[in-house]
Amino acid sequence: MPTRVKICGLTRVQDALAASEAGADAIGLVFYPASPRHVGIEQARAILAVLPPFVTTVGLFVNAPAEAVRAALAALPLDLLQFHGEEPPEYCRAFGRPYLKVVRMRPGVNLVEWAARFADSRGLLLDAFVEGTPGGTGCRFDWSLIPRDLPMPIVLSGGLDADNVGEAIRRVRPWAVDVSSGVEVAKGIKDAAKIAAFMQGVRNADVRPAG
Ligand SMILES: O=C(O)c1ccccc1N[C@@H]1O[C@H](COP(=O)(O)O)[C@@H](O)[C@H]1O
Repeated sequence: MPTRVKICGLTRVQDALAASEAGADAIGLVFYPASPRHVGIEQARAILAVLPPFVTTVGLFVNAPAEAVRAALAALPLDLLQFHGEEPPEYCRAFGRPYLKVVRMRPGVNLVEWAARFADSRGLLLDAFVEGTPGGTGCRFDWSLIPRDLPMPIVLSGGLDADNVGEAIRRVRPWAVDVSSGVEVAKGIKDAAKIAAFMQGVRNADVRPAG
């Protein structure tokens, strides 16, 4: 199976075009007001409007009031929700949409328990735990914390870039990889060449998997 790719934290129409032209499977929009990559509804609408068919659109929220999630869903064609905070399962499933639950990885995290607790999620997105910052940090975590036999798709995230994504795929064998900082020239400003290099790194790993 080819490794799916999500490019997250887009704030500009041209970056959505660069991601889709490079072959990204999904793009993510950050609806977390404290993020430098935060987008409002109108900005999000403009970005989503240029996407071709079959690119999954993901809305990222961090401990958001339910009303804010509902407002985004009512206004925008979002395919999938990404909950990047401490949202409990009942909250995540209350919107009646497919969702990914984020686990911020550090020693002691039990992913088997997370998978059981969020059994109706479409997968677990694994990001690095950084005190005081919920995500988009550009930090990696120790991939050996991920067990091999989890019962749901894993989206690997946290400090990925064109140079390390091949090793990440060969070691973890995730369903998908997710990148934000690693394809940027500044926070929220993506770079078409970095996106293309990241996609190439994924494709190279897919054709030369570890033995
Ligand atoms: O991008 C942000 O600013 C952000 C804010 C709050 C929660 C998550 C955020 N980003 C997501 O974090 C992961 C890892 O990002 P990175 O590649 O390490 O920069 C990814 O899903 C981002 O979209």
